[in-house]
Order: sequence, then structure tokens, then C-alpha cells
Amino acid sequence: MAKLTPMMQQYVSIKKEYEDAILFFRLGDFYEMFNDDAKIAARELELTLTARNKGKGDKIPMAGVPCHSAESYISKLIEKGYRVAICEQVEDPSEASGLVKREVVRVITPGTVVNNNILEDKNNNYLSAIVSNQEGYGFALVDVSTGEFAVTQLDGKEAVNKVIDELSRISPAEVLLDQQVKKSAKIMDFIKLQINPIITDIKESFSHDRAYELLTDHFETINLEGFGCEDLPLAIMAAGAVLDFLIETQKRSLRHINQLSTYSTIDYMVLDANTRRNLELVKTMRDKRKKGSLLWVIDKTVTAMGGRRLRRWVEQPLLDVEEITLRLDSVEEISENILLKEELRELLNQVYDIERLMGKVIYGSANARDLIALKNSLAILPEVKELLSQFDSEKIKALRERLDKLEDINDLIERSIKEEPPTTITEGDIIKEGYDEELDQYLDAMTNGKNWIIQLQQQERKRTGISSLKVGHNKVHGYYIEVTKANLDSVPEDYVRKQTLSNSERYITPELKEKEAVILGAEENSIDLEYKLFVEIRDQVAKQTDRIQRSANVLAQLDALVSLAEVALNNNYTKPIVNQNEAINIKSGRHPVVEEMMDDEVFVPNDTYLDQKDERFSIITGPNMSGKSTYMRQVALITLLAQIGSFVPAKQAEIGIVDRIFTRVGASDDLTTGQSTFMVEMNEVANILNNATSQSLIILDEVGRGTSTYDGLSIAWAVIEYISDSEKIGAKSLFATHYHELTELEDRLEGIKNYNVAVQEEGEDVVFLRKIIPGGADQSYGIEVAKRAGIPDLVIDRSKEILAQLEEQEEHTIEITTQKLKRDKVIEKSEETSPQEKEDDEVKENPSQLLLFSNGDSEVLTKLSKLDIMSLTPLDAMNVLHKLHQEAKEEMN
Ligand SMILES: Nc1ncnc2c1ncn2[C@@H]1O[C@H](COP(=O)(O)OP(=O)(O)OP(=O)(O)O)[C@@H](O)[C@H]1O
Repeated sequence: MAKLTPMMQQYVSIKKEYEDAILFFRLGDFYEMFNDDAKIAARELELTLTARNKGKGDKIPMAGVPCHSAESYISKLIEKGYRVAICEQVEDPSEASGLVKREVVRVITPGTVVNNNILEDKNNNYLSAIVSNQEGYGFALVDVSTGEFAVTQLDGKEAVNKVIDELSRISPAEVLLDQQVKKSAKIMDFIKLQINPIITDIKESFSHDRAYELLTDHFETINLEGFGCEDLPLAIMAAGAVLDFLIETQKRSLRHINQLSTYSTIDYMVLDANTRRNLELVKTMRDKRKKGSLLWVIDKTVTAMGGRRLRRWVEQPLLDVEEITLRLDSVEEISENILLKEELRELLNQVYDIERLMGKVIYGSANARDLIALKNSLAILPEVKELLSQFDSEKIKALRERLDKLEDINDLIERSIKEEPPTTITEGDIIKEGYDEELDQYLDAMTNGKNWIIQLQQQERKRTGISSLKVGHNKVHGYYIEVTKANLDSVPEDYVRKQTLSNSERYITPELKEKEAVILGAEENSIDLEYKLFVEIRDQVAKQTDRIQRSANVLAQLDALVSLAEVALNNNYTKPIVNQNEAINIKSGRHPVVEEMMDDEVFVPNDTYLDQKDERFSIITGPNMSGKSTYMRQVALITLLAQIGSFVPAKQAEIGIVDRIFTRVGASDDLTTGQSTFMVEMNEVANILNNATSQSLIILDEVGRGTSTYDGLSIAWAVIEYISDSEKIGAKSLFATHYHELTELEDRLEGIKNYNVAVQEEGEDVVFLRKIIPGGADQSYGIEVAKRAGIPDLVIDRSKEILAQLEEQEEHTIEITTQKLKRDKVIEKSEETSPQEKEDDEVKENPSQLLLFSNGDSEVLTKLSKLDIMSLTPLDAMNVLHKLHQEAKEEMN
């Protein structure tokens, strides 16, 4: 192999350590990539692939980007899931080799990107770590750009599902996994198919002790009691793994990660991944956009921090009545004080993303403009504090108490940094006059020097009598005196010629050069000093991270509360009563999103009453498209809104806290997992049956639709029996179905009530009234809906014919069933009566049976007679009936 150049040797040895990252190798003003990295970069970033000498005439592929625009290229690679290692020059050329020393200063991964557009991006960028042992799971999450760091421990028999629920809530850009977690097929499937983040292994050697040490070192504490995780070994492991990864990749201060909060999923309403998706909490099912989701309707926040906070609230509804009431009371107070609300909003509108700005400050990547943005954001704090004193609700009072006005920091930036500084911090023009004496002296020297030069022009014009004489400046020659060719005779002797141009000559004088040295020296010194001063100021701000983050936190919560108040007013929501009673009682409830999307139509409100006693299970029948799904989701969304502390779209609502909301909605094929519609549906139902409690709210839409009618009906039947049984689950539930047969359950089981969506028939047409009324529907109107959808008349007419035939057949089936039931009765009787008596009885009861019985060799009837009806489940019964029905038809033909 050809001998490598020294620089290439350096590259190769650095690259060896960062094999899984694209290495951005600093060469002058460019970052260069070589070999495969170059090929990837050329492909993904549309760069030109060139070649570079690697030694002895051998060449390797190369691609490069200018340093000043590297950020956008790096972001693109990160977005595509690559890791990028930034390799910088860290020292001046060493005397011995003449080779610049370089090392990797940071590894950027999808979970650690910081410099995203802080003005627009409201989303979190999470990095998670999951560790596991026989006891359960540790789950940690961090957002490097905002400093949020939280951890939880998940155990018990549902630990795997809880991990999946958390993953679905957080949707991390990157996950760190230990080997044990990687053995869980369920978790790995979910991660790969539903989230698809970049996955990094946690080193096998990583231990609890190491994690503990890292965390206590980082937070400078002697133990972890203050963070609430001292006794949670798996949580400590996960949090430690995150920190270890950050230390290794970020290679710089992580001081803004100054809090570790240990949370418990039992403090929040459980929302599984399906329910989050089905209820379209933060994005829609179809196009994964925010528009059309619940968050879209209620997010009127004006700061990125408030936006993130509100999203977290939506994804983590509370269970504690007191805490919910505190939020509700403050939303109420804000909405009742419209002027104060407007003032607050206006102030908040001036606030930048302080959390992310602080991330940049700590990372040393904040420029002077960032500090100005921070200052402008902090400037409103005294006014906000003053405004808050006009509120009485407890939560707002507590927020006011925690709000630090940070006037010292505001004052520091105000005194030191110019209002409109440049984006670079290495070219001066950043620090205000009067902030630093030494700098002022340099600036004076520069100004004086420049004035002296202006005067020199006047003075020399007078002395030489050359009115066109000019004193100019360029980068190569510095200051010079320029005289046109016509005036060369008048040039004094002390001028030294420096440069000849076509029409003029340029001169210098010793005096001019002396002044120039002073000016340039002052300029250079001032730039160096400005940089030094700026970094000092930034460090001083960084030291106050805790205080600044605390105030940022208050502003985020305020913004979220003001947003809820705004929506309450604009959308005509009311304050719900939230309590521990077991009932949900909604008067004139509306679907928050469907109503928002409507243009001209009017949303028809509906009432809901569900408790844990006589009215715990509503079976809702009604035609397609009549509004069943909308109605059921609206109940779930109103409950959820109430539990995040929001007003709700209803005239009145009383919400008894629910511990979980489960939904099984719509029949969507999960093609990504290769599972059939029916399998997906049954998985979701299984999850509900295994995890729901009597405190849960369950929404089931068309269960059993994905299979044959009989299977489907039987499954639906059995599912209702199970859920409504207070010995088994007894949860508040809404169940929409097309199977009219299920309405029979109202009379058979406790706690079930039938409802249907009212329709009005107008001649051939059917009008959907969208009103939920008591009782079961007697028709499905499917054909009418098909007609509305534009199915040709010929097909519609033919379906009506087929429907008539099918109904006739169904009647026939019912007849056979009745006969069978009667025959069962006869068999029972036969033990007491003689065969002749028995036959006479049958004929008396139903003369038409003579026909069936007279040929005595019906196999179907024999089979029927042997059935032990009482030992059959409804599912078995329906299946057997279906089979016998088929056989009976064959027999009769
Ligand atoms: N209360 C209401 N007021 C006004 N419009 C409504 C109401 N409820 C539903 N709609 C409208 O009717 C449409 C259909 O409603 P939805 O999807 O809930 O019907 P569905 O009965 O569940 O239908 P399917 O049985 O086919 O699933 C909605 O998209 C909405 O535009």
C-alpha cells in the first residue's frame, strides 16, 4: 500500500475511532470528507465528488463544504439519520512536524442536534435511553437543546407496554438500548416500525455504579435523593447512560442540563400508542400533520416554550383532581380578565425560545444576536411579574412567586452588547462604548487616528497646493496619499513612492505609517478584546442558567394557560367540574376538531351520561356516516381536555377522573407490520381487555368488522359481556356497531343502554340528524349511504334486491333456529313422555314441523339435538349455527 501523507495518516487514525459517523475534517476554511464519507455526502448533499492525493500519487474520493455554511449541510445529514463527527484544528502547527493538530470536538447525532431553527421549531428533539433487567425497565429522556432531562422506572407485568406507551409519547429521534432491551421483540418492533429512530447500543460494561457516579458528578451532589431516583436502580442506569452518551459525543459543558426529574407514569392518564393515534392528539392519522389534531385546535401559544409545554400537557393528562382544578381555576381567571390576558399575550409575544437560547449559551455557540434576543426576552419579566400580581388564583400566584425578574442579567447584556451586532463574534462591533475602559481606549485611538487622517488630507492639500490629493486605504498597502499624474511636480520630497497606477501615483510618509500602525494596532487589539469580553459576558450569563431556566419555565406555563383561556373564549368552551365521582355527564358536548373544521354547517351537540353502575355501557347503532365515531371520540376528547385542565366544548360537563382511555377505532390495515386488519383489531381489543380497569373509559368502534359476520357478531357480543361485567372490568364504555342484534344485550346484561343516531326518512332520502337518542336503530341505511356516495342507480337497485333476498333467508334461519330450540324442549320432555305423546305435542305446537320430522333422517336436526347449548360460548354458538345453516340449506336443496 502506498505510503500515506502525514495529514492522511492523521485522518485515518481519527476516522478509525469514529467509524459510524461521517467525519467532517477541517482543512482551512473547508470541512472535507474522504472515501465512503465523501461518496455519501456527494449523494445526500448533491456535492461534487473530487479526488485528493493520499500519498505517492494515489488518490481518494473527496467532497467538501465551506465552514460558514456547514450547519445546513450537517442538519441535512442528521435529518437523514446519519451521525456527523466534527474534527477541528485545535492547536497551532507544532514546531516539529509542521502538521496542524486536529481532534473531534463534537459528534452530532439526530438526538443531539442543537442549532435547529430556534425561532420556528416548537418540537422537542428527544434522545432516550432504555435499560432493562428481570425487574423491569429504566426509561430516560433528554432534549439537549432545552435541557429537559427526565427519567422513570417501569415495572410490573405490563412493563413492556408501558415502555411502548412512553416511546409513543416521546417519539425520540435517537434511542440508546442495552442488550436486554434489544431482546424484546415487541419493543424492537415498535421502535423500528413506528418510530424508526437511530439506535445506539449502550456499552455492555456500563454499570449502575458508573451511572451513579456520572450523575452525582454532573449535578455535584453526594447522592440522588434530591432527584427522587436514589432507590430506582434502573432509572439511574438509564439516566446515566444518557449522560455518558452526551459527555462522549458533546465534549463540552452540559450545564444547562441542570435538573433531573423523576416522573411516575402512574401520575398521568395512561394513553396507549393506538389511543394517541386514534384520538389524533398531536397529529392526524392520515397525513401526520398537526392541522386537524386536538393540539392544533387548542394551541394558541405565542412562544415555542409554551407550545412544547402545552403539547406535553395534551400527551400527559393528569389524574390529580387538585392539580387539575388549579389549572382550571387559572384558565378561568385569565379568560375572565380579557385585558390582562391580552397584555400578557403581548408581552409573551416578545419572548424568544429562552430554553434553546440557553442551550446555545452553555454550548458556547450563542452569538451576540442570541444574547440580544435573550435580553429582549428577559426585559418583559418585571412587567409580567407586575401583571401577575393582579391575579388571585393559586397557581398564578405560585408562578409569580417563582418568576425571577433577572434584572441583573438583563442589565449586563444591556450595558455590554450593541443592539444590532453582527452574527460573527470575531470581527468586533459587538461591545458597547463605556463597558470596558481598555476597549474604549482602543476605540478612541482608532477614532482619533481616523480623524487625524481626515485632517491630514486637508493639511497636505494646503501644503502641496494639489486640490485633488487624496488619502486612501487598501488592504495591501494600508494608508497612502494619492496624487494624479498631472500634479506629480508638486509632490514634496518627504513622500515615498509606493505604487504606480495608470493615472496616479501612491505615496506614504513616515508620519502616516506611524499613525497607521497605531490605528491598525488598536483595531486588532479591540477585535481581540471584544471577543474576549463577549465570551466573558456569555459565561456570566451561563452561570445563571438555573435562574434563567426557572423563569423560562414560568413563562412556558403561563403561555400554555393563556392559550387555554384564549381557546375557551374563542371556541365557547365551559369550565368542567372534575371530581372523583364515577360519572361522566356532558350536556351538549361537541367534537373540538370536527366543529373547528366546519365551514357553513352547524355542529349538532349531544349529551352523554356514563357511570359505573346502571349506565356504564352505551351501545350506539346508526347508519354509516351518521356521526357515531365523532360522538364517541368527542366524549374521549372532552374527558381528556378536562384532565389537562382545559375548558371543554360543551354547555356543561362533569368529569369523574378516568385512569386510562382506550380506543379501538376504524379498521385500518397495518401494512407495515404485515398484519391483517382483523389481527390488528384483535390485538387492540386484547390490549383493552387485559388492561382496562373499572375507572377507564373505553371507546370501541365496529369491533368484529374485519371478519365474517357471524364471527364478528359473536366476538363483539362476548367483548361487551366481558367489559360490562363489573366483576371483570365494568368500565365506562361506548360501543358503536352495525350489528343490530347487539341491541338485545340491553335486556340481558346489567349496565347496558342502547342509543342510536336519529335519522329522518324523507321519501326515498334519509336525512342524518346527528342526534344521539335512546333506543336501538332498526335499519342500517347502508344502501342509502352508498347512493349518496355516487354508486350508480343500477348497482343500488340490485343491492336492494339482494338485501330483500338475504332478509328472507335470515328469516328462514331464524325459523330453523326456533324449530331447533323447540326440538330441544321436546327432547327434554321426552324423558317424561312416550314417543307418540312427544310427536303429538310437536305437531300441535307447529304443524309445519311434520314435514321436517316425517323424513326423520335430517342430519342437521340430529346434530342440533345433540348440542349442549348451555356449555357453548356465544362465539361457539354463532359459529355452529352458521355451519348448520349452511348444511340445512344443502339438505333442503
Ligand atoms: N354532531 C355532528 N354535527 C354535525 N356534523 C357531524 C356530527 N357528527 C358527525 N358529523 C359529520 O358527519 C361525518 C361522519 O361522521 P362519523 O364518521 O362520526 O360517522 P359514523 O357514523 O361513525 O360513520 P361510519 O359508521 O361509516 O364509521 C363527520 O365527518 C362530520 O362531518
